[in-house]
Amino acid sequence: MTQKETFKVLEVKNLHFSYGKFNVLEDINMKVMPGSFLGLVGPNGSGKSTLMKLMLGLLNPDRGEISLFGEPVHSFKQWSRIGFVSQKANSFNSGFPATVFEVVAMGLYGKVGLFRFLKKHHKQKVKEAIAQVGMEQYEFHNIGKLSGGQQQRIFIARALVSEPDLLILDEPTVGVDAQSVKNFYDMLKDLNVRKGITLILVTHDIGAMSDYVTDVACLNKCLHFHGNKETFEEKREEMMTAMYGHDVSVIEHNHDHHHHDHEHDHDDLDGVRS
Ligand SMILES: Nc1ncnc2c1ncn2[C@@H]1O[C@H](COP(=O)(O)OP(=O)(O)OP(=O)(O)O)[C@@H](O)[C@H]1O
Repeated sequence: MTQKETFKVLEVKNLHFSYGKFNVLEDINMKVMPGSFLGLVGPNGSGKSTLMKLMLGLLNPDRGEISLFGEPVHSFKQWSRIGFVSQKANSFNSGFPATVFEVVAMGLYGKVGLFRFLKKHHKQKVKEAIAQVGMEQYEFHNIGKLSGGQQQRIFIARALVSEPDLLILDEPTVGVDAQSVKNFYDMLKDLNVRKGITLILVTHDIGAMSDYVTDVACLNKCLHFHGNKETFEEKREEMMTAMYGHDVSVIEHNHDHHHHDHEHDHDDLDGVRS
């Protein structure tokens, strides 16, 4: 590990991005330090997913630089250090024929190939990852029979099995009920504090996440705010007005997700970059 790597997990400098002529991100500057828990918030269409794709090297910036663990993203190769859970993760339908254990083991494919050839210590890693998200008793349950919140935990476990240093979560609580959301955030906080995993949580649900994060970035094409949670709390009203307009109650966004609930596509099996 180099000096640089211990310094910043992610750095974004003067980043600009557009889809054709449509400007989506303007002059974004961001730093994510090891052990931090960043909430990246912004309204629908503010560019959150686009920024995430840029961070993961899935899109190329028009201008600017992105580095992961001190390495420019275009030459970065240690993808097992990064776990990614997308918003479509909780979309297995009830007939999907895989157990919790099998789904989590998929997180090791990049390392070991087919899970039926998993060695004992790999099986142990799968079990540990399942335990980390508090789902031990569901190991041999069918994934499709679990609730949205439980499925989402399993996807986190799948991302954790390769022991990432950075975990990026895109709207992980879409379609999850309020109590489960709280439990879910408690679990994330625990991973952050006890395991030292750096977290980036992308959400438009600013209300629930702000109790848990250490840092906040508010995005709406440009970054309206990027700093620690305490400073964010002081400027909260101002930020909300700048990003969402005067009449919008932030709480309302919590319950605005139902249109996502019925997606049943399974393409997210490829969602973790290996
Ligand atoms: N492939 C694409 N081609 C053209 N425009 C796109 C494409 N993907 C997204 N956009 C547009 O770019 C803008 C930013 O989209 P993006 O998905 O990054 O926002 P977001 O903050 O993640 O939104 P949401 O919270 O709704 O997921 C939106 O106006 C969107 O319509």
